Amino acid sequence: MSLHTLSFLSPRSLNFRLIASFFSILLLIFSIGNVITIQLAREQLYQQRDAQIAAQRETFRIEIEQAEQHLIADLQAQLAIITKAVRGPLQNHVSVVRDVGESAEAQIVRQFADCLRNTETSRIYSCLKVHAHHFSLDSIDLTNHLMIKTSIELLLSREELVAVEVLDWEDQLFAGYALDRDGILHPLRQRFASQRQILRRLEQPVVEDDYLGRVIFHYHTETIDAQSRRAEESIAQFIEYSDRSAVTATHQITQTRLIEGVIFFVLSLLAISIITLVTIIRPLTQLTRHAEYIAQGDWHVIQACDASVQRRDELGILIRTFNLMLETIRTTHQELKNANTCLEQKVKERTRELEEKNQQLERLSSTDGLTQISNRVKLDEQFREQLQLAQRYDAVFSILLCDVDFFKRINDTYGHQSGDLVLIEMAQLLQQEMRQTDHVGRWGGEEFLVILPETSLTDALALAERLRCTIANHTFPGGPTSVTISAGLSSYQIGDTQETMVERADQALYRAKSEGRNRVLAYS
Ligand SMILES: Nc1nc2c(ncn2[C@@H]2O[C@H](COP(=O)(O)OP(=O)(O)OP(=O)(O)O)[C@@H](O)[C@H]2O)c(=O)[nH]1
Repeated sequence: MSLHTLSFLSPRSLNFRLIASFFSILLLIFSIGNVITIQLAREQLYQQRDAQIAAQRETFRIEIEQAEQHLIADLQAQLAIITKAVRGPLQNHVSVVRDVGESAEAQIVRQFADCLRNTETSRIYSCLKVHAHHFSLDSIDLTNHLMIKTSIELLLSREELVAVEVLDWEDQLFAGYALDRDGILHPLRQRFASQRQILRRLEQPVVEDDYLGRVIFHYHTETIDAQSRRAEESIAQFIEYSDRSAVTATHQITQTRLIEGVIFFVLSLLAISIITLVTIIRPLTQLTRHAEYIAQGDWHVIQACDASVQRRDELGILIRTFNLMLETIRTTHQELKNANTCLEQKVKERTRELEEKNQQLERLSSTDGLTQISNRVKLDEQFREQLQLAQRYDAVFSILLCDVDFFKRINDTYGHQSGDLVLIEMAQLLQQEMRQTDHVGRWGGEEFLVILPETSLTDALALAERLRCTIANHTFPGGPTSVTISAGLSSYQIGDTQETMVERADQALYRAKSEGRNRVLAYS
């Protein structure tokens, strides 16, 4: 994993902050969306519940209304039967009272009415039979009275019905029955006036050419009320159940929304990460890497960043500016490179010239101007080196100090220029005769010094002798035909310095001069 990838994870990185911002916005959107969705779902649930409750209430109301209507219709039908049944007896009763008055017959009727109030039908029947001859009450009337009781008994089987009153034309109780709390039928002795409950009344006039009386039903609606209460309880239970269901449904919706939200959130995060990676992080990473290359001076290995010319955002501007900067750097660098190359060439040229001058200077400083061999300065240096080698390795070396004989005479005879030519020719001869490893130089005036490394005094003597002969036999052009030299030799001895060695060679040279010149002598 590269440092760039790791820096992406750093909380201080721009990428991290961008993703964190997206994350927060997503979380906020998700939370608000979740709350709104759950609230909407909850409201929808409660609306559905209210609609169901209203529908249920309407259903119950219709059912109760229908039950009440059915009860009333039923009671009215029964009332019609009773009314029809009591028509005959009431007619008779009216006739008796009107015709007979409150006489013995009236008492008989009253007695009959009393009998009628009794539940024992046989007694009624026997009472009627006993008093039948007193008034025109035949078996049909008897049947009618029996019908009244039987009908009432039958009708009272209806649980809502509490009492039945048959009133005569004077609103006096003609016959009546009531049910006690145990459902047992009792004849009424007087007009029905129960306080135990609020009762409803249903009455029907009895008419046969004339008003004979009326039949009154006293009934209650407890069954219907109970049905209504049950309906209310049922609705209350439904509300409780629906409330619980709504809570459960809300929880389920919350869970579902939470799971959906998490999935949505993860997918969004993934999408945002990919988009951010492609559109922001990759270009930024490339920019960063390129900037690092530029900082390290390796900008020439990189190309321009992605061709994001189409991007209109800040990053696009940054990339284009970066590419422009890169191009400017390249151009500037190329110009610098060209200038540098030019400069390098100039420096090289100047250096070469300088080196040549230095070499020339060195050559001049170490070369004798006339003879073009080493001068005294160079000879001193070579002498020092040779002395160090001899001291270090205990090596042997010798020096040869030679001087042109009667050189003043040559100058005087042939001129100074001819003398110079003799010196030049002499230097060439010395170089020719000596080995490559020997160091030949002009010591001063017409004196030459030759350093002979790895050469003993004996070998140096032989070498000097051969040189002397060569010079003596050499023909110098434009001047004296014969020139000789005298030479003095010395070899290194332990503790020697340049001065001591030259001193000894000089003494030998002096001796050679003294002994007649054109000779070579070693210091002894
Ligand atoms: N042409 C010329 N003459 C030089 C040069 N250097 C020294 N001389 C002359 O060389 C002469 C040396 O003379 P002396 O020192 O007397 O030695 P000599 O004449 O060679 O006598 P001996 O050495 O004793 O044989 C002097 O006249 C110097 O002027 C030089 O570079 N060129």
